[in-house]
Amino acid sequence: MILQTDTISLTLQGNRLLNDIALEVRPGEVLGLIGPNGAGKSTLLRVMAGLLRPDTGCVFLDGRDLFTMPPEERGRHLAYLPQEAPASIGMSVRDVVALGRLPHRRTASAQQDAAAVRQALDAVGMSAFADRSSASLSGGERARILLARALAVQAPVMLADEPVAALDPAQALTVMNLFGQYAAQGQAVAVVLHDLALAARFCTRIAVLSEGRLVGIGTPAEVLTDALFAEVYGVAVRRCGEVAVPWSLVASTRRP
Ligand SMILES: Nc1ncnc2c1ncn2[C@@H]1O[C@H](COP(=O)(O)OP(=O)(O)OP(=O)(O)O)[C@@H](O)[C@H]1O
Repeated sequence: MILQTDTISLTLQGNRLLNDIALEVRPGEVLGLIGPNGAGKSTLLRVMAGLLRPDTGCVFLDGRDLFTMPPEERGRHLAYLPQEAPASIGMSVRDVVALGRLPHRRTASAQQDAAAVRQALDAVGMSAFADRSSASLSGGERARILLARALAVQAPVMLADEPVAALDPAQALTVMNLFGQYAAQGQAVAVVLHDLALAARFCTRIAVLSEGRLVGIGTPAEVLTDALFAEVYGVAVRRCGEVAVPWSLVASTRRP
């Protein structure tokens, strides 16, 4: 399935958070969403997930308006992994992951649900934690369980908001590899990342947001230029091999 935003704009409490953003997430690709803190990445992802309605513009899933689709159907097509989720007090890890099956409650058997939860836990290496209380997890473990919940949806489109922010390098690689495999199976993935080395390594294309606007989109090589680091992030980089390492702040009119 292809997910498209058609020049969407959104103002909340007098703040223009998104400004005429048109992009698409295609089957088989991992689209990275990058940009400084407060650029609008999470807001955009929530609009793409159908959780926030834009003031103008539409979001289309295979040409259908996302906001006229029955919520359960939308939930089967789109898996959304939030940046943060409230602790699920009293729920086991398995039960938290099973929440991902809610959109399927009228369409899937108990066996299909159980198999999807098992596979998702296995994919994130958390099967041994299935009976643990979700409240007892470390930050990184909780992040992997949230990812498992999103994987359990088995949706053709995955929208993930900073899924590796709490993870060590090995876990981060594992998760990004999972998204790569997901895309290789023909699913469409959009992922918000601050780690630009991971974005360069795993994203097919990268979209750059700054102050609510889409200021660049293309392959990692096209987008992750020294000019981008200076103009969008206000940092100068040094190149260590192929990796750009943020090195120093540059004078900018945009940053405080
Ligand atoms: N409900 C709201 N009302 C008003 N402003 C909001 C609301 N939600 C978010 N914002 C503001 O919108 C801007 C974009 O927020 P958003 O969370 O989308 O940024 P982000 O790019 O994901 O940032 P980060 O990298 O820090 O997670 C921020 O300045 C934020 O304070």
